[in-house]
Amino acid sequence: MTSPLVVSVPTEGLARDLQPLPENVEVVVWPMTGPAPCDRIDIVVPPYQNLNAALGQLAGVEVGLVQSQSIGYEGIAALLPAGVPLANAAGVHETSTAELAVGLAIASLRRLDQFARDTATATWNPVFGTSLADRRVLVLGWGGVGKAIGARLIPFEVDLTAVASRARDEDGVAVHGVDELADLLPRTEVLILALPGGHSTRHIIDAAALALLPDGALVVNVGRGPLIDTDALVAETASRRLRAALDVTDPEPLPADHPLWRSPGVLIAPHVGGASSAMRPRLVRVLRDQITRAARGAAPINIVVAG
Ligand SMILES: O=CC(=O)O
Repeated sequence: MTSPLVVSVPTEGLARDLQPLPENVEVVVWPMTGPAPCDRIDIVVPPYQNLNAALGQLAGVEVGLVQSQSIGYEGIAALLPAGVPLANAAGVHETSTAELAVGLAIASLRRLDQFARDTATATWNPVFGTSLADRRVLVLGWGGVGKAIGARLIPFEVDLTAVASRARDEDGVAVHGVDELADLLPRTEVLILALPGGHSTRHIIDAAALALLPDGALVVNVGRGPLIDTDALVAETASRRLRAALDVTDPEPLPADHPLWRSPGVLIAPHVGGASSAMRPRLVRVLRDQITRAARGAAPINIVVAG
């Protein structure tokens, strides 16, 4: 009998949820807070949080594939041992992140954040809100998360514009190229950012881009904090010209004394787009697929660093 395919997962719960597995697959629990339980692991699933620190534990272990639980992977290639490929969690977080993006937009437009504060003080304070219906919404980033946001926005009767790195026709959607952004921002009432992080997207929304948005526009960010020049966003929200609803900030965690916390019209979630009950079943589906492929010698999916 050939040696088993060894898969490490960070928690007992995940190991349980993966059952039943194909024959000759062995799952070991390794939270990656200490040394590996064996010398060779075919698929390593690191913990969802503190991935960067966990990757340090891979030194000296023979690893076939690291299967991250996140979609984003900026900066991770440099932390992987040479030759080890990385798969991201495409297919796991899009649903949950898109749901939060739409939720943040509605919460801000309909002043749900204000109502939460009023609830805490038993204050009856009607506000005539702005509907999501009829807004001109621009989704910047037309990958898995951006497309999931777009699909959820359609039933809200918005005027939707999709923008990605290059113009294209995708599934009947006319996607604009990012080079058209400056022309599109002046008509955008809700800007939703769903781009990956990294050098090429850093400060894609800088002071000049924010200045192109019309008065009262809302900026929603579920991508990465550094997509926006934070100082510029603080200036635009402090003056009450723009509003913002953010699941990601720069820096993270946002320090308690950061002016963004106190800017009017700013709603902040602590980077929880993917952190919901939707994650586990989708993660299990992707892991089972990855394991089944490895067990029959097929190429892995979702490879983002070739190794
Ligand atoms: O931020 C979350 C992710 O990258 O999955």
